[in-house]
Amino acid sequence: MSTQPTRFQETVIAPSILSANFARLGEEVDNVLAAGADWVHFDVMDNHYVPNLTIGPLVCEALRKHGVTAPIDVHLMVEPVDGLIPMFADAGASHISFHPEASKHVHRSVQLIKSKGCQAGLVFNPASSLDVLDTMLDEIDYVLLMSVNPGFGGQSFIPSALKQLRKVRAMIDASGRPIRLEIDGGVKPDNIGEIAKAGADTFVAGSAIFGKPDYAAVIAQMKQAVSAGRG
Ligand SMILES: O=C(CO)[C@@H](O)[C@H](O)COP(=O)(O)O
Ligand SMILES: [Co+2]
Repeated sequence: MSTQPTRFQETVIAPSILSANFARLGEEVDNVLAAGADWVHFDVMDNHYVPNLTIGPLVCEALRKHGVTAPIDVHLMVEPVDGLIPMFADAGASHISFHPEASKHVHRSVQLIKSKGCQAGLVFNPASSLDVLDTMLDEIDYVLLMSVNPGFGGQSFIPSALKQLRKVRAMIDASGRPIRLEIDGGVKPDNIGEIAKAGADTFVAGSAIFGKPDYAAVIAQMKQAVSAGRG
């Protein structure tokens, strides 16, 4: 067994609700969680940091009021970020991540997330430098690596993300801290094994899950492929 002590054994599948049917969102989230999903991935786009516009804290709050108790993983694709952090924390987010280039003061934004009792993550686009992790890895709870350019669901996985995963995996293992490594974009049953092998333990998938009629079957297939990939 080559398992490192700080690595999470528990695989997390986090369906991105961007690909869900918004006309019946509560039911979609109930169904995907009943089908074996672990977290709800909640993509927030502002038509400024990314060229698309999605959902805000009201929708997060509505899911909590609907009875969703699973972790809600808020992925902020907005600029600036600080104003929305307390709003999402108060709306029931458990995890909040942001793109470092969208914050003037990255350390302050991370502290703000933690001060609101949420897990804090930093997100990196496929072509982004990981340099900020030199100083920030000790401060955060997870790293979210994008394997597509942010803004839309249903894009194809960018293979260079595997190299980024291996780099960040090595940094996390060297840190000795229990930091989750999440991957987002183009994750499918047929590539998730390779992605797990490169070091991810937390997997966002939108179109691969919500695009299929049987959520439980896809999620089971993904978890099986992760176990095989991890070896
Ligand atoms: O953050 C994003 C896109 O910006 C993602 O969370 C996507 O929504 C994932 O969708 P798929 O690539 O799995 O369809
Ligand atoms: Co996302």
